Amino acid sequence: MSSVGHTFYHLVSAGSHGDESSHTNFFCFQPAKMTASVYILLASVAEAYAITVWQLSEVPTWTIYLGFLVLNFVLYGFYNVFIYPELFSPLKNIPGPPGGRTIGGHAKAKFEAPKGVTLRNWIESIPNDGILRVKEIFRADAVIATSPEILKTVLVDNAYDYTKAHQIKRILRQILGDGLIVVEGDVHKFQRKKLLPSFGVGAIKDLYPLFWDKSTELIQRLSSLPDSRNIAFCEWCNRATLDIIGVAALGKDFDSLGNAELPIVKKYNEVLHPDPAKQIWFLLSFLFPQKLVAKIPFWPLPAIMNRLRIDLSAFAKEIAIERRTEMSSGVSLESRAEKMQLRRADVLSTLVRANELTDVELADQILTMMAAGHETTSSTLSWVAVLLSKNPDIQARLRDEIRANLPSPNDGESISTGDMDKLPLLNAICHETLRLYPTVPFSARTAIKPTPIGGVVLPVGGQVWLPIYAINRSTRFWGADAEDFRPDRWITNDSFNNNGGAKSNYSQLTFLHGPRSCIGQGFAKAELRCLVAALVGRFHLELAEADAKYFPVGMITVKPANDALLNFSVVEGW
Ligand code: HEM
Repeated sequence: MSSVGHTFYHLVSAGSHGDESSHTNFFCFQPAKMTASVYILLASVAEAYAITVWQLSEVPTWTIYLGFLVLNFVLYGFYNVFIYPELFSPLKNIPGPPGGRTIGGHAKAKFEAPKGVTLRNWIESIPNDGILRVKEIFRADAVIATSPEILKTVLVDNAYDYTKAHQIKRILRQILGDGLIVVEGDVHKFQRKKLLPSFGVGAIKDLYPLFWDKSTELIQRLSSLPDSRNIAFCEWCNRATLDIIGVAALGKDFDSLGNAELPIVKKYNEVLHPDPAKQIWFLLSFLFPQKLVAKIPFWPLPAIMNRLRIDLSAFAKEIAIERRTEMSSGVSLESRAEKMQLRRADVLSTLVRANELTDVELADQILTMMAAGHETTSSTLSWVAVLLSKNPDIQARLRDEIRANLPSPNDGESISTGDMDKLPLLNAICHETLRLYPTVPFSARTAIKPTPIGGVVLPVGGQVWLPIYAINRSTRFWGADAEDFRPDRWITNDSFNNNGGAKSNYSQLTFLHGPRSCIGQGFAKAELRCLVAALVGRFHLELAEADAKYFPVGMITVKPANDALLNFSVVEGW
């Protein structure tokens, strides 16, 4: 498809793949709900006309019309919120948690911190056959997927019968642009196909020298700090992972490890740092259109967030245009590639070379890769450090394993995927952390057509909640010690077992599954094991504050509160 054709397609399908809903969330004005609104308008005109023709009232016609309009909207809202869910919803016989009788339904459970505790209690305590009925805001239709079979139908078998929840996309778009995470349907299939080769096993293998270089730089910079106590580790994790994604995805070394004052680092910090004001902004943006939130008087945050969005988009567009110009400047790509090994393989260059995306579309992919590709792994790295600080015995065992098998970063030798595969405890610790602290603890899908699920048909607009954190910690899949940090569950006969002892893949939802699963999961795991190996090989880590201060915070992605304040001390001998 040509760029123009693709863009046109994108526009058209953005409408047709929109998040239509019929019964759901009456008060949220989306295109398909216009149908109901048009009926209401027509009915109001007809009723007003009848009254006027039959001369039943002397009030002016427009007043009668307005009166009927308001009345019909109120009746329709009342029907949707109070009558339909109890009497007509196809989900009415599915078991579900008590409550949900107010206009907020059960939606509060999605916003609690840490996300998933209530969902986990429901999943474990209410007998069900793979789905639980919950009520969304305005008591709209929703279910929680609770069994591997149902998760498979939603994430794999019928993946394209759903879109992501439109409220979440509205917020994600602010940070990620219209990249792979946000697009739907055929546009998604097209973009994913273009991006997949850059995330294959071979491509990741080639990135190990980069991962190790940046891991080495991280520990060197931490070693040279004048005071190695009370380090805000989250910030260091962000800088290391931003540098890695910069080179791997954009062929650009931001060198944020060397320069904390870099504008791009500051902008991402501002956008992604979880604080109470931002959580309120998130909640309001979830419930109301962005334009409305932007108009809240005496509150500068929406304007600041908008400014950051514009700046990040401009930055991404500049990179896209610069790369396209550079690659079409007449210099042979092959000779250029020979000179710049990594740039040849970076995601952006691959996309530019394919020549199927416009500059705006390229900029959207850049925004997506940069944000999705650094914040997520960064958060997991900080959780690994916190968990190992709380478990010094496991930390010491890991240090022994690393030192026995990997060259010291001082030696300047690089490492390979084969070196890392030999370290069962390292892999086990990374997987156990990803299980216990999934960076994205919750996601949801909206049905775009009537879709069978667990013996019922979910109507258009019905939501499926994907309780990532809750499933990852469910005793049903992980046994009585599901909530414990026990890396050894991932080791059998001294080898990494790849499943943590769980019977199904769907017991671990950290990257989700199917065609909309995380495209960067191989990348993230490889990067993580390099960073953890260098860090724990070199330092002894301990919490700088009381244990209770390290809890998950954040709205869409979560990280340790308190910026994961840690103390580092060099352990000599490696
Ligand atoms: C520990 C690290 C990571 C975690 C926990 C994570 C988690 C996830 C999850 C849960 C999704 C699905 C979201 C949904 O459907 O609601 C996702 C999608 C995605 N992730 Fe990741 N991610 C990580 C790292 C990365 C990295 C390193 C990259 C890029 C280099 C990346 C790029 C993406 C993209 C592009 C998608 C959208 C895929 C699609 O819809 O086809 N992620 N990620």
